[in-house]
Amino acid sequence: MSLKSRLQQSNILVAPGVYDGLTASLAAAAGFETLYLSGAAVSYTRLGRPDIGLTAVTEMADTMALIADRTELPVIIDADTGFGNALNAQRTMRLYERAGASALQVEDQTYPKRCGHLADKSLIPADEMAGKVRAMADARSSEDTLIIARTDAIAVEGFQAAIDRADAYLEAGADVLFIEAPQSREQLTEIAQIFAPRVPLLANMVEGGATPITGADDLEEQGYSIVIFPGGIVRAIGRTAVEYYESLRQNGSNRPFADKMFDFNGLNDVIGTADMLAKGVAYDRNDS
Ligand SMILES: C[C@](O)(C(=O)O)[C@H](CC(=O)O)C(=O)O
Repeated sequence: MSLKSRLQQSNILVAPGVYDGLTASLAAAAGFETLYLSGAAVSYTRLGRPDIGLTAVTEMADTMALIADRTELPVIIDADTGFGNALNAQRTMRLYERAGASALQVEDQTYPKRCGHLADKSLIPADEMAGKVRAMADARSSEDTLIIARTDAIAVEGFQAAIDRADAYLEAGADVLFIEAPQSREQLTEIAQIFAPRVPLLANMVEGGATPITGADDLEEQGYSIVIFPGGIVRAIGRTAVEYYESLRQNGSNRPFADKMFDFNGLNDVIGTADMLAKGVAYDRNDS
């Protein structure tokens, strides 16, 4: 089912963060319907760097293509600022669409951007961002490719400015609104009261970020249509990696960590090695 059709349903869509073929396939196997290709997660993992606009559009598009090769699930992809002005955003739309994205999330920060939960963000004028949304809509090859307009205004210009900006982006043709980093439950609720009757709304749950962690059921009741958990997988894997390397360095052996990790067969099971090898053999014999 396309993401656009899925958003017609009233139950909330929970989209976990992924950043490569492995995380995409594991999230798909866990039963999620849609994935969120997080710019933060790509920066954390491929670059080993913070989410401050260092990642290139081509690195994101390559990652999108790898994920589309590994799973058929719809993917919402982080387009950051569109990687420049309206013309850059159009190119981003074309590259991401060709790589297999179902929805692009674009935000109104200046370039280079920073994670919505970091301090000292700055914004482009609302009109310029509205133009960027229109430019992306003009560049898409399919109306099924959704534009998720994000405003980072709460921390910069205040709550009311964020509402006004979101209104302008909706007017410009956004399919989904994402008001980044509400600072309280009251703000989360007010956003839903204002926008949920008119447009699908996305909520972002960042462990330790500016927004109180709220579960999917609760957000659904408030009227949200999508909730993303973008960088959580890197925080989970990152912590395990720290413990694994520490244990290996201290012990000079992988045995002490063995019960906290897959062994050779365990990992092959989750990535489907046996099935894939069997398919290859069948093709070799030409009896598939
Ligand atoms: C949604 C987000 O843009 C992302 O890159 O995934 C980040 C999330 C994060 O940094 O954990 C954000 O700016 O909220």
